[in-house]
Amino acid sequence: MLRLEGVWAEIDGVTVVRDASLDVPAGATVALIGRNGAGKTSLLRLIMGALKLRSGQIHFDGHDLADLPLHHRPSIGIGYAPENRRLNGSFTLEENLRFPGEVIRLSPAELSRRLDLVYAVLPELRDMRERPAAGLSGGQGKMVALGRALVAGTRLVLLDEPFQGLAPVLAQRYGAALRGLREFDRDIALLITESNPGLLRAFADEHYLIERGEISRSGTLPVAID
Ligand SMILES: Nc1ncnc2c1ncn2[C@@H]1O[C@H](COP(=O)(O)OP(=O)(O)OP(=O)(O)O)[C@@H](O)[C@H]1O
Repeated sequence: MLRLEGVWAEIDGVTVVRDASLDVPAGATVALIGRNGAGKTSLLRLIMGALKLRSGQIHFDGHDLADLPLHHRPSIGIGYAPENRRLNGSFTLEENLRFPGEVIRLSPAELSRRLDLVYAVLPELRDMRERPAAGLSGGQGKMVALGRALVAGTRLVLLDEPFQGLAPVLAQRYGAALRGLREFDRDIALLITESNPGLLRAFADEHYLIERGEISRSGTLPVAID
């Protein structure tokens, strides 16, 4: 469904992704593990179209992503929760969730169906839906960022170090929500980056390692990368 082939990218003349190839099949949970600075965020930004492809190919469901502007990703079913989630503090929690759906002009019925999925996976968000986003804690904000990615990402959701900075109990809850997603939708694929492989051990189907922008496939998750 998502396939990267021989992808290269640079930032300010420095190569940050080298000859990277990776496959994310429909419905799979794929982990991309690498230490800080390895190139995880750069790879996700390439998929999103926020970082320019120098060479190689990125295909998604028959679309050549190199030709598709950044703002078209949500309309083809790709959702993204960046590492530094940016919620609009003057909107309520639910308005933040609705935002990507409104941008791609979903019908009210479709948007409501997608919000139902988000609230089924993350019921704690329903209870807080009228709260201003500015008052949410960092951990709650991460949950909202996941929910927002699910509103757009009907086919593929990209999560950049989602566990980073979460207290252990919230990290467990976040992991449980990701596993719970499978009860409601088996077709959404997840590509999750992490520096701590232990956090994804319980539920990733496939694992890749990234080091200095180079990706290798790993049969099993390493115990640790440092
Ligand atoms: N805006 C930028 N300008 C210059 N170099 C950058 C920039 N952003 C990232 N880099 C460099 O690109 C490389 C890959 O960074 P990237 O953020 O993709 O790594 P990462 O694995 O996501 O790590 P982290 O978890 O620290 O974000 C690093 O060497 C980093 O220093």
